Amino acid sequence: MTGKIIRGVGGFYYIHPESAEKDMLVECKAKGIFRNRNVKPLVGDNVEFEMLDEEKKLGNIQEILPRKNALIRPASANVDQAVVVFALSFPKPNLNLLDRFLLMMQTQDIPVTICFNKCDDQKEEEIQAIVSQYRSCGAEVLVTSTVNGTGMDHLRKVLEGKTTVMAGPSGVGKSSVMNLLFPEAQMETGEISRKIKRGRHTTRHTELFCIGNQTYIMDTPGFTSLRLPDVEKEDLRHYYPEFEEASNACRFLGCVHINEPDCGVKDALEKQEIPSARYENYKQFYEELRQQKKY
Ligand SMILES: Nc1nc2c(ncn2[C@@H]2O[C@H](COP(=O)(O)OP(=O)(O)OP(=O)(O)O)[C@@H](O)[C@H]2O)c(=O)[nH]1
Ligand SMILES: [Zn+2]
Repeated sequence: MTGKIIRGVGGFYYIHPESAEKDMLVECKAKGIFRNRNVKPLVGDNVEFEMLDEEKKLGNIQEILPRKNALIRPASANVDQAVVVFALSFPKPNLNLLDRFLLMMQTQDIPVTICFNKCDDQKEEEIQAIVSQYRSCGAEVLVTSTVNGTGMDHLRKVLEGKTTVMAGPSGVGKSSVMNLLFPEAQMETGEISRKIKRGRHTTRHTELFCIGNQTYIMDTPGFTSLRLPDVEKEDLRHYYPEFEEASNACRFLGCVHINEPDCGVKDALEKQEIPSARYENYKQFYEELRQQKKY
């Protein structure tokens, strides 16, 4: 039989069998031959397993099917995309945190959709002031509200049929979004929220929730800070699609767009062709990476 690992705890893996009901889970150990090959099963892995006890739903993983990808953070396999939710109003959007998240996903080659939620209590100019910063960051940008339903159909389409890492600071509306989009998964999303809350004080395990046909959401604890991914400071600029065109005008080939003279990116910044908040965060990340390498 084939299925997907949705949770792994202490050497046990919980498998959702292909085309089984959403709630059906088989508890498996991994005694298969792949253990000799030094591969550790990950949440999100598609596996071949045998049922050992039909009644108690116990089984054994025999084979890990080829992975599309493997993420380090959150530790998982076969993730299609990430949706990161930030509130436009409260909690006030921390764009530095958002840029850290974008970078973390970009370095792992995971497409991101940014969901700016709670647009119902913001003025259009204020929404645009934030959204326009992200117009060419490489991520899709959605403006949503669970109060008046703005953007919800679009978000549903983004999620359907995919495995999505759902992330964002606490209180931005992640559970509300899930409850609105997948009301039949009400129980599970309530659980997501509870687990996130409990998770603040205990070790957490990555976990997938099946919310529809071939549709999985990975809950992640609401974050308040994010470490920068392990990139060379000179490579950081390559994760900013908004610099790409302007950097053709830089005098130096290796220009990192900070202190160099005749820098196309800084010129573009002055002309407001590059969003200033994105650039300021870039500079800060560059400095942070420089400091890290010193020690
Ligand atoms: N005005 C407004 N409030 C919202 C919206 N979506 C959620 N909220 C409110 O924001 C608060 C937090 O919502 P949750 O859905 O619990 O947020 P969360 O991201 O799941 O939070 P954690 O479970 O702490 O990670 C609740 O009081 C919601 O009613 C929205 O679109 N507009
Ligand atoms: Zn430059």
